Amino acid sequence: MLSFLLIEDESLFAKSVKRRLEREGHQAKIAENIGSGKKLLQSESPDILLLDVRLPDGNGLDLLAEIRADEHPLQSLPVIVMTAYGELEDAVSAMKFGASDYLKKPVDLDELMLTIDKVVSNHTIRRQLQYAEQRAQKTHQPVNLIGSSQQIMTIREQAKQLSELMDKNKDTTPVVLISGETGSGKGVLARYFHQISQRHDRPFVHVDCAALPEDSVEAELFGQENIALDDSLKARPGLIEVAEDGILFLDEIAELSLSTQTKLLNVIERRQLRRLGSTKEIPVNSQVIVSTNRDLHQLVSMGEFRADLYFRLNVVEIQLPPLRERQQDIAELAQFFIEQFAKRYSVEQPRLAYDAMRQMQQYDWPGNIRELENVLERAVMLCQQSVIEFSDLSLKSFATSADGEQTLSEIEKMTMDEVEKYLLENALSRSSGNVSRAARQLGLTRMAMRYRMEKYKL
Ligand SMILES: Nc1ncnc2c1ncn2[C@@H]1O[C@H](COP(=O)(O)OP(=O)(O)OP(=O)(O)O)[C@@H](O)[C@H]1O
Repeated sequence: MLSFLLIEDESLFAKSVKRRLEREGHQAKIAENIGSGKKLLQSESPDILLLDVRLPDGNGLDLLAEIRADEHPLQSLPVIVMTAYGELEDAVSAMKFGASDYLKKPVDLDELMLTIDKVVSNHTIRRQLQYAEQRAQKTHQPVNLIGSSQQIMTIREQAKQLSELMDKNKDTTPVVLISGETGSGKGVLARYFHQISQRHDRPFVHVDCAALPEDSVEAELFGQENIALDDSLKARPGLIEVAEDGILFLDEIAELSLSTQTKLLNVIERRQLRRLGSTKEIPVNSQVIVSTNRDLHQLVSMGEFRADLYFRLNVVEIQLPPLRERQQDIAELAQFFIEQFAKRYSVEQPRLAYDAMRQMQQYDWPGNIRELENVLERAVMLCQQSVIEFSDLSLKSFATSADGEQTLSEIEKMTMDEVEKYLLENALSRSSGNVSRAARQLGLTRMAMRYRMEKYKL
């Protein structure tokens, strides 16, 4: 759910936008002029501003310019400007002043929803990037790669060896491929590399390839030059460039289209990139780490992943084993999460009952460490008398869970719709609400996933 502020004086139109947004599950407030809009901006802190240009007490573009000014607290607020029909100049000015997008009036509400989707995903990427940059600067926040199973000790050793090699041969080191099931800790391992490498004071840029907006993947990755004559599309660096000589972590690499894979291979091989619309070569000095939870070899045979890129990535592969194959780590991880959540929610640190621990060891953890983390967060909040019992854990997998037979028989009594809803909820909970990730787990496209989520009002 997002909160919107609509600054618009045509009250019928404003109300119809508000109704549509609310029907989509969002909240919306209306201001009829700039003065009251400014007050609501302050008191409501909306996620997105929908801004008309011609308003009774002034021009919406002046407000936009004010918001985008340096040090304005709402400087990065996504703003969609609605310009009057035929006023091309307004549209151009809106983009110049830093609007996230613009729509011409009369506004088609379906188009408005599509524009909002686009703006939200672009904004999320920028925020991810800012977050990655901030995180990169906070060198004092260590990554905890918990686990003392033989598998994790070997992986730590391999990471150390590789990292030393990378530090010595900055221009020639191959890409590191981290493979493993969803939630098994690929992102954590990538950050661990950053932490132990000499590049630790350079950026760590985490790019979730599945979350890149489909229509601007390449601009996001490779950047773009000023390609519009009217200056409406500003030049900007891509995420690869932002990683400079730090670490570029391309998460879920298999989600890139074949044509983007071709361009990426080119960048990796030549260690040079060209922004879209530019002929200038920019050197790429970052260490590239990629991850996948798919079988790349199989994807190559199905024609969904480029063989040449696969061979490039296949040189140094680290496979993270699923949690069920390193049961020795469960107790240590559980302790770590319980401590962390007890601190976060300011509750007395609970202990794990023997039976709960035993069932956790037997459980198959399809969502791996992320699922363990989610299960324990809930248990820490809801357990009684500082003891986490088995019943506090709500372990959901039915295929091989301890009471699998009973759960299966429950499923047999469900309708198709109920089973579908159950699977969607389960996948969303395992992926902590990340729709792209949940879609991948279920073998659905994001579009198909969204359609089903709407169908079941999830
Ligand atoms: N060894 C570990 N020690 C502590 N926490 C871990 C460890 N591995 C994973 N986690 C935690 O588990 C969660 C999932 O980890 P992460 O995002 O790295 O998994 P992933 O394999 O990259 O998942 P996905 O494929 O879905 O992107 C994170 O919250 C992370 O902090």
